[in-house]
Amino acid sequence: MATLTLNRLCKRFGTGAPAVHDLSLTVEQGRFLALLGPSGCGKTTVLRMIAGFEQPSDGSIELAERTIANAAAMLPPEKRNMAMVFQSYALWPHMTVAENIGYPLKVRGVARERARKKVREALDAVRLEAFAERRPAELSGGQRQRVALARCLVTEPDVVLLDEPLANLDRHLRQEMEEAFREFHARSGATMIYVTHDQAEAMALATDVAVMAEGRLLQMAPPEEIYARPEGRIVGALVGRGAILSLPHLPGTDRLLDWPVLQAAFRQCGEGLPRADILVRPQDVTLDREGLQAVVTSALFEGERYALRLLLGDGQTLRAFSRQPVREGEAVAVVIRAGWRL
Ligand SMILES: Nc1ncnc2c1ncn2[C@@H]1O[C@H](COP(=O)(O)OP(=O)(O)OP(=O)(O)O)[C@@H](O)[C@H]1O
Repeated sequence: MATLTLNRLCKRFGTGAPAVHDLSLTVEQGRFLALLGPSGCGKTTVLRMIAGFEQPSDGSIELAERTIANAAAMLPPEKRNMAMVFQSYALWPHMTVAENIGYPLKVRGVARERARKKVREALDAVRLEAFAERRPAELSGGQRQRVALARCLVTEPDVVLLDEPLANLDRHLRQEMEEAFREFHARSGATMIYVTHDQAEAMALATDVAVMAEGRLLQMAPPEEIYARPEGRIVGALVGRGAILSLPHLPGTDRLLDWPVLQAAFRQCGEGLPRADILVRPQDVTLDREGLQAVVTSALFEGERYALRLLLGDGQTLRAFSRQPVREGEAVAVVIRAGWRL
């Protein structure tokens, strides 16, 4: 089993804060890991160290229980049996689709008939059989990305590294390509590591999500788990899709807070108690006369519902959904059915 392990990995480029700091994680063979985090948090640097384009300043990278990189030595990229897919596709413009896909096999000296068969299989896997003789300039962005994926597939890599591969595509194409990535993952059985700053993309694709900020790993868990139990304000803000309230921390309470507990916390707001960050998702906020007073600051009609932004009496904001029409500036009352202490 080609388990990939990052062991207390660090990367310093110069005198500033390290780009990656003391990062440890394990990816089992065949998993699909999304590295999620804001711009500049070190995601690409982690990917480039795994690929072999950067050397760790400290710590080590192990693949199948063999150290492939540490501060003293590293295996060159071409010896790692990994493949990297870039945002820019990196296709050869003068080669046809089939030639692009077959190129890594040519470099490796694979016999022509065998290479041809593998190229055909890869074309089939990404549904581009009809485009084999075209050149990259004659393809759409999504098709080019599929060529880049197929070129990966022919080399049967243990690990596929993807650096924001959908960043240049429009929303419609992104969805289509998410399908293609899932299929590609299922077919190839390769371990995939996918860098993105888009939480919806990370959740939709990955079997595990690792959230990074300022060079550190904050939390790693399957999408459902990280959505249900985010750890801390940064992860909550990145994966939460909700509002974060600051409320008095009532001792002894669970992390999942219901309305009576939240109501009690609101009542004690003025008492100078230590505060906690509480993630509140819009689907847990309902308009209810018994609730807190709020003013609608924006109401966006989304077709099946209105997405509301609300201003509470103490100046904090909440998000909510409503099936009933609600106008900007309207006074409402809301009950928060559930909150999660970050
Ligand atoms: N070759 C380099 N030399 C110096 N600093 C670098 C180098 N590469 C990256 N950095 C710095 O390391 C930090 C992390 O960069 P990195 O590209 O890994 O972030 P990222 O999370 O991938 O960001 P983005 O989503 O914007 O691509 C940044 O502060 C960046 O400026």
